[in-house]
Amino acid sequence: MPSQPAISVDSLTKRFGDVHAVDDLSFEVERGEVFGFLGPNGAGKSTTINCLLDFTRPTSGSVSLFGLDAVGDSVAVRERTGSLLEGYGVYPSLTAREHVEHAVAVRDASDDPDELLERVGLLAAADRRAGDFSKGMSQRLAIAVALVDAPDLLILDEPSTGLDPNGARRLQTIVHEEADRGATVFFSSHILEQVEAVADRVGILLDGRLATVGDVDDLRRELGAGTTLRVRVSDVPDGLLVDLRSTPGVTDAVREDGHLEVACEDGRTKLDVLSRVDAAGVYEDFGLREASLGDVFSAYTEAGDA
Ligand SMILES: Nc1ncnc2c1ncn2[C@@H]1O[C@H](COP(=O)(O)OP(=O)(O)OP(=O)(O)O)[C@@H](O)[C@H]1O
Repeated sequence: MPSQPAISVDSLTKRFGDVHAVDDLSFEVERGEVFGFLGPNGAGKSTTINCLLDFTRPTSGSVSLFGLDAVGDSVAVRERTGSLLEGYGVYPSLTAREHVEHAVAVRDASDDPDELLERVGLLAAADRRAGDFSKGMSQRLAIAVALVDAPDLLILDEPSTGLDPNGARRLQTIVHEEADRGATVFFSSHILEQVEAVADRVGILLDGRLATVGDVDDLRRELGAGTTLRVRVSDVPDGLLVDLRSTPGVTDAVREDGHLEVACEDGRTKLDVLSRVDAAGVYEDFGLREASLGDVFSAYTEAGDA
């Protein structure tokens, strides 16, 4: 029998009142895969993750992990999953080591707390009260706790929040190490560069829907330098083109039929553009196109048109 995917999301919808936080979302993550879940603020990443871990119940649709139902089998799911959620709160009076010791005891695991603290670069602060930690130190501690008991699946919501460059590098190493031992890693971010550095595949979430999902190398090529973003929009509100043209990394933005053609210097800029179009409430779809000499020409000649 083929093994079940690590994560299977099937027509997941979650509404909060009038807000469609997640809208008919479907995708799968294979075992052993590192999957980057990318999207701007408010796209629905945390809501999806909360549904994976049964902290939020779907309005409709379903989620299963290793073939286990996220709602009905949530205890079994959590036993196999290490997670780092947004807004992880520390116990102010406990030391870093005590946090990890507690997690090891709760999971009935045999990890050496100091080894985990060493991996996240927090060993020197092992005996300090977590209440005195900086944001980045708390984040490192949360990562150490997520690693307890070598989980089959790591779910990390914006794990690089607050990390300095050294911490971000350590995180990348940890993700590689976890994948090497066979774990599945699912992590969200709103920063393309952080995702593409470690992910095998990436899904881009916009407005609760997957705008695209695919191999990170393909996406990197598509989003790489020299391509033009073609965004289908329902309307072009006043000021949007001006806003896009003043976005750092955008070399030109023009309107063409029901589309915006936006020339961008790099992948980060493209994500920024999608996010701005989305924020204007007119995003429908996007595609990418190699820039031709003609594009370059029209970019220069049409730059004054709105
Ligand atoms: N408990 C809630 N009650 C009402 N609305 C909510 C709730 N949780 C999320 N939302 C809304 O759902 C949408 C998606 O939010 P979500 O936190 O999932 O996005 P996100 O992609 O994780 O964003 P960020 O990168 O800012 O964390 C937003 O419009 C948010 O305001």
